[in-house]
Amino acid sequence: EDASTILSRFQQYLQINTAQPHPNYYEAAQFITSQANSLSLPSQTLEFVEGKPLILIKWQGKDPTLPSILLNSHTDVVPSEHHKWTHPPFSAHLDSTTGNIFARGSQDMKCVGLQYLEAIRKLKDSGFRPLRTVYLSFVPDEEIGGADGVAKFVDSDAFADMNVGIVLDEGLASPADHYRAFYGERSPWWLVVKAVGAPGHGSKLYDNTAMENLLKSIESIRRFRAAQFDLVKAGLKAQGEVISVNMVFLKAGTPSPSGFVMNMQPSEAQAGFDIRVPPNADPASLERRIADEWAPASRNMTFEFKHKVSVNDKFGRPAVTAVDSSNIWWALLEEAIIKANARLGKPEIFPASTDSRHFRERGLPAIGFSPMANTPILLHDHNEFLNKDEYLKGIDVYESIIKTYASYIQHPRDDASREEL
Ligand SMILES: CSCC[C@H](NC=O)C(=O)O
Ligand SMILES: [Zn+2]
Ligand SMILES: [Zn+2]
Repeated sequence: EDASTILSRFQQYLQINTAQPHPNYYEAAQFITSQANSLSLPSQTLEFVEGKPLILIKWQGKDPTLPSILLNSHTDVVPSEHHKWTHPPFSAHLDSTTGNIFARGSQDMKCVGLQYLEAIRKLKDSGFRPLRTVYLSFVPDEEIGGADGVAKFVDSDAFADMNVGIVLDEGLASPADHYRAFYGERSPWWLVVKAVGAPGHGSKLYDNTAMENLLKSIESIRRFRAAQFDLVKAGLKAQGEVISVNMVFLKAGTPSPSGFVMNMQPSEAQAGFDIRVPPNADPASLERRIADEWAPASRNMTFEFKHKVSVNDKFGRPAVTAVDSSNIWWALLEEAIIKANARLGKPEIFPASTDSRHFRERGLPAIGFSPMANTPILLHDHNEFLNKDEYLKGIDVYESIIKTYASYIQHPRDDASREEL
């Protein structure tokens, strides 16, 4: 098959508008199902929540009793500010000089979903038959936390029947010429701090205003943020290894027809923060810091979590996937990537959140990996793109990974140790 046929399938998928908050999931489902049909692979649509289909494709292995391989990708993408893009985000425009394909989802993560399918197409054409069963899941709602997607999937009978041994899911682009892989991720804590205080004339200096109370918190939070960021700037820690805190909204003031009343000090003020907590951090100490320094009751402050993911799995251990000799899937991934003439960097903590955490929380190993080297990190950014040659190279890499994973004959002892979980 020529490259343009392969690329046009990628472009077709990118052209389906699956942007939150109103993704066109059925069109995506139809497209994925048609791809499965063209590969003669059985697929089913699981609709745990109406309007949110999950497509499950199965490539039956010669020994279906062995734990299976799950290749996961999400079908939704984040919204775009269309007018700020050089090419419309659902045009999938291919720049003829650079070979860059511009689209929302080109990196995050429609590339990976279709690369899995293209790799299987090549493996099938070459006559390869998997020993282990390989599943592909195309899931909804990752961008909004996956509660109606992967979270329901992992709790289902269908999932239990799959006997999954290893999950591959999304990673990040790499500006360098090696790929990146992720064995854990930070937990999102979305915090709102609220201050109340005495209202009064805008001309009066007095203590305990809501604004002053909130600003003291913001100052304290910024000192903490700077200290964490300094560790990154000094090269001592990676982004995924520190606690990040970013202010994402500010809300206060007395509205007026022309904006805000300028001579009134409001009695309430609040600010929102996106906090990300690494798996090795001490959540109790951060909670104390929030209660004692960032929103102390003594300063008329309260706080509320809009969203708070536990740092630990259901066994109380940090939900990370082993990347040492105890996890054969890590060694096999490295091996398969080298076989494909590519390189993999040191395993990292994913700075944001993905569907992988739902698998890891249940004790399943999950590795975040998106084969995009020499590529600027543009997920959720304007002008998200992926170069066509990187995309095509990624297909070869998955061909190698799937072949290596699906051929692996697991030692029975490893099966036993997995069962203990
Ligand atoms: C709380 S679920 C949010 C999930 C989202 N994932 C990708 O960007 C994130 O903000 O990391
Ligand atoms: Zn993603
Ligand atoms: Zn995303």
